[in-house]
Amino acid sequence: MTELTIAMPKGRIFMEACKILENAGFQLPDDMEETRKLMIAIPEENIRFILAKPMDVPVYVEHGVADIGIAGKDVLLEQQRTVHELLDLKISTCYIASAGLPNTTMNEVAPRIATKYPHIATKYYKEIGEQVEIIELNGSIELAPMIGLADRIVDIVSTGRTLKENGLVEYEHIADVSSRLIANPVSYRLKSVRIQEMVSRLRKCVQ
Ligand SMILES: Nc1ncnc2c1ncn2[C@@H]1O[C@H](COP(=O)(O)OP(=O)(O)OP(=O)(O)O)[C@@H](O)[C@H]1O
Ligand SMILES: O=P(O)(O)OC[C@H]1O[C@H](OP(=O)(O)OP(=O)(O)O)[C@H](O)[C@@H]1O
Repeated sequence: MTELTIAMPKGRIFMEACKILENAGFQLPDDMEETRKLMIAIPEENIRFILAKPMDVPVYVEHGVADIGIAGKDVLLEQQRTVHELLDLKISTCYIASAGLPNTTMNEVAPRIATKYPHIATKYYKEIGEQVEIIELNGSIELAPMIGLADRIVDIVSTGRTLKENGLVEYEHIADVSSRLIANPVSYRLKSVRIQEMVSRLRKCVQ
C-alpha cells in the first residue's frame, strides 16, 4: 500500500476532521485529539498525519511534503495555491461577510477595510467597483470598526454571535466556507489509486 501523508488542521476544524475520517473507517489513535505530537503515524493504514496550523495546510500540500490535506475554503480563496480541491467535506461551515457599525455608510474617500483576508477583500471590493484601503489584522477583527480603525471588516461569520455582542451588523455576504480535501497535483497523479480510494470513502460520509 502506497504511503500517504495527510496535513490536518489543528484548532477548530480538527475534531470534525477526525470524526469524518473515523466515520470513513480510518482507525485514528485514541489520543489523537489530546496529543502534543505533531506527526502521527498509523502503520496499519500506511498513513502519516502532520498536524499544522490551518493557514499552513495548503503550504505543506503545495510543496508536496503532504500528499493531501484538509483546509478551509477561506484559506484556499485567500492563498490561491497550486493544489487540487478534491472534495467538499461540508464540515466547519461558515461564511465570509463584510460587517460594520449599524446604519453607517463607508467613508467616500479611501474607505478602510480591516481583515485577515486581504486577498479576498481586495478582490471583492474590486469586483463591486469600490476603491478601498486594506488594513491587515491577525484576529479580533471586530474591534476595528468599534474603535474607529476601519469602516468595515471582512471576516468569518458562523453563529453571528461575535458581531452581535460587539454591536456590529452584516452588510454583504461574500463567500460560503467549508473544509475541503485538497491534494498535491503530483501526488494526485502518482498516488491516484490510493487518493481516489480515500476520496470515495470520505465522500460516503459527507452529510
Ligand atoms: N467561527 C467559526 N466557525 C466555524 N468555522 C470557522 C470559524 N472560524 C473559522 N472557521 C474555519 O476554521 C478554520 C480554522 O479556524 P481556527 O480558528 O482554528 O484557525 P486560526 O484562525 O488559524 O486560529 P488561531 O490563529 O486562533 O490558532 C478557518 O480557516 C475556517 O475555515
Ligand atoms: O459568528 P461567530 O460564531 O461568532 O464566529 C465568528 C468569529 O469566529 C472567528 O474568530 P476566532 O474565534 O477564530 O477568533 P479571532 O478573532 O482570533 O480570529 C471569526 O474571526 C469571528 O470573529
